[in-house]
Amino acid sequence: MSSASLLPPADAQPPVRHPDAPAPGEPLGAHYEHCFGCGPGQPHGLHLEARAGDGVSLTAEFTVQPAHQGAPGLAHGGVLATALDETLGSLNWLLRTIAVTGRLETDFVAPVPVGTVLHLEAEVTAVAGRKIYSRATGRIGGPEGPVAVRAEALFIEVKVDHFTEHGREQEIRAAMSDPDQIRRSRAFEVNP
Ligand SMILES: CCCCCCCCCC(=O)SCCNC(=O)CCNC(=O)[C@H](O)C(C)(C)COP(=O)(O)OP(=O)(O)OC[C@H]1O[C@@H](n2cnc3c(N)ncnc32)[C@H](O)[C@@H]1OP(=O)(O)O
Repeated sequence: MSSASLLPPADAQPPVRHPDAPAPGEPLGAHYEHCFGCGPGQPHGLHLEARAGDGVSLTAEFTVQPAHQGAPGLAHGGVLATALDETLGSLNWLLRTIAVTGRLETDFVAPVPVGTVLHLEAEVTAVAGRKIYSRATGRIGGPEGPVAVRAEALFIEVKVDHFTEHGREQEIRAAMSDPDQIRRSRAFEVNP
């Protein structure tokens, strides 16, 4: 059961897919080279690969590597929460809203062995002012397999200053000087 702060208020609106959002089926790619969730430049990262779905939804896959263990041979719960957080965070690109995780509630339903592909799906359920409500599931044994993890989240819209004020200067400068305009924008999930 989710906590009260994850229940959209009565005046919440359905999410609106941005007209420039990637078409259903299109890969989202990494939003930042060094992101632990999706960046190709993180040797022990999750290398999560997401694809746009219909509406404000997406699917993603992540293969549990030996570096992601908690108990012997099993994925660490925090790593699974990261996979959910990354998948849910990627939804904001479909809204073209810059937002960060405020709250993430996770149910660990079944253990996830090393070598397993976690099939994730996520959707935004409602938006109320700066608050974005979303949920995700992760299945094993195939996209229709049993649910292993589940999450509900509240993302809060922020200004790009959130990153420039709080982030470390050297990484911010490097991300902002990326010659790829889309990647430069997506490092902070900013509308290009
Ligand atoms: C962007 C590129 C990334 C793309 C993909 C990445 C995927 C991964 C995503 C992440 O992991 S993001 C990193 C983890 N998250 C953070 O580091 C966020 C740290 N927290 C903050 O910076 C601030 O707490 C936050 C911006 C979330 C909120 O601070 P604010 O000062 O902007 O908002 P405020 O505290 O006024 O709250 C605004 C509303 O949200 C509500 N709220 C804020 N935090 C909440 C919370 N934790 N739980 C429930 N409600 C919350 C708050 O009650 C309030 O509700 P009302 O408008 O109804 O009064």
